Amino acid sequence: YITSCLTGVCTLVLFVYYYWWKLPHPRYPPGVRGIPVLGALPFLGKFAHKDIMRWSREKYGPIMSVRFGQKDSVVLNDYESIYEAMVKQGPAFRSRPTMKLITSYSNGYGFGFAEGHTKYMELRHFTFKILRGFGIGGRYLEDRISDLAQELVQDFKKLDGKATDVRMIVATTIGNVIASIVLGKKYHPKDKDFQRHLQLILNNFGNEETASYILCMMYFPSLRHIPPFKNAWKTFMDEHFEQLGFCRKEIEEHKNNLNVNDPKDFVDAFLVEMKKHSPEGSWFHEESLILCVIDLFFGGTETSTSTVMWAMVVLINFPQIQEKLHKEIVNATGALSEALPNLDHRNELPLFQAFIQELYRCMTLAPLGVQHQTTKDADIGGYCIPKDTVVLTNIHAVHHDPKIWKNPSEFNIYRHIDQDGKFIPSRKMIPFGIGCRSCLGEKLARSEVFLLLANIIKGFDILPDPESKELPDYKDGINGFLYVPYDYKLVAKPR
Ligand code: HEM
Repeated sequence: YITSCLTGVCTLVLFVYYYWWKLPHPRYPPGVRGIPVLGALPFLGKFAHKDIMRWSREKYGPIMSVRFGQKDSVVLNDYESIYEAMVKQGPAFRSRPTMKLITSYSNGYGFGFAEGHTKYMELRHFTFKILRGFGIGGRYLEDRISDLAQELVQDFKKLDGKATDVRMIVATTIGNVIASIVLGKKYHPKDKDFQRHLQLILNNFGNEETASYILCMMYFPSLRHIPPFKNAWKTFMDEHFEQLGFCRKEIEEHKNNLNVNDPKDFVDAFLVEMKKHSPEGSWFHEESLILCVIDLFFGGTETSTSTVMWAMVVLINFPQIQEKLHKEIVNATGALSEALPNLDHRNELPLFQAFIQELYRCMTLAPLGVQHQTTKDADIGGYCIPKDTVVLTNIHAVHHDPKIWKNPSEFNIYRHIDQDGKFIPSRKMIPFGIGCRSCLGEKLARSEVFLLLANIIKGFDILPDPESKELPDYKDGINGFLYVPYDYKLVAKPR
């Protein structure tokens, strides 16, 4: 009896050792393994990126491992290691892990969570080219954004100085920028289907409770069978299938009206491209297209909306900065309200450019980026990261690295201004990621944020809600998949 007990205990110990303590490779990066089943999760607070940054600085170095649940992951915590992995060794780091939560509605298609195989890279390359052809970062697109910025200014005027939560107003403008590029149309702000579509996009990650359930189920998909996760899972799926329906309807209309010699938007261009490929040999087929459309809306709406919402939180908290930015924009573009700021004014707006760069730095929107996965064994910094390892980029840590930024937690636009008053762009600012899977919408987002904010700051004094006892918090926000500000109201007083 004793012998069989001992054998049982030994087997159990060996089993635990094998699954728990054995490193994936003898040269695997050191780090936090936490406790069985949950891994390091119980040791992570609301801001996981800050905890990991602290561990990496105090003990493990920039390339460290963290076990999330039962999954071994590597987190890169400085610019050098991220550059080495994502740019220099890009092909080895270009895949994404498969997540049941996502594949249950996407079948693996779309941009953000697709594996990094050749068919996907071909689609990514095509999208970059098409989006540029339709003017991303160029004049044509700038005109569309400027028109929408003017509408936003009119919407702000209609508020008549009343304290309002403007998130949906900003999201409608930004959603319409995506709609004009992807679907070649602009929706009426009161269009019920469009409002519902936007609301669903903003719902997923903007609500703290939903965000925490979704994050848990990313690591523990089995939780979906247990309440309250079961309900959150069902809502998440129902809402995504509803989105699929919205996009399918738009694509049907495009199919009926397609002129192959004159593609007018992303969907048209994709439909034309589909004719050149077999559905089996490529990702150019209808199911893939629907998911691409959804991902462009998802990737492009909440991100830019939240950046503009963060900017206004900062303007309210720092009225002196707001005044300086207003003066600089008026000096560069002329006092008349009809004289619109445009992208060519950039060089004359060093403080405004510094403000935006500081915003991207302090309020890093995707603090841990989007998960990557290795496609083969890779070597960085003397460590081995085996094939199929999940790799995260701690963008927050790069943006708060004291070796690059003095007093990194302080919001200070002057750190980006040189002695001659000129703006200093920094390649160590990586809010959109870098390399093989960097943001497809970077140029679009940069143009949007610049033009919308320049128009707002030129036309309005952004003030706090007089009824609220506290100013909206610029040092704390909702941290789900994205880091976004808490809901707040503001007064937009016309200048
Ligand atoms: C301020 C706004 C934005 C920020 C901060 C942002 C940030 C990011 C980041 C950090 C990534 C992951 C990079 C990586 O994995 O290495 C990403 C990916 C992506 N973004 Fe953005 N983004 C923004 C706006 C946009 C816009 C406007 C669009 C759409 C037009 C967009 C579409 C995408 C797509 C499709 C991907 C996935 C690319 C891939 O996996 O190949 N994003 N973004």
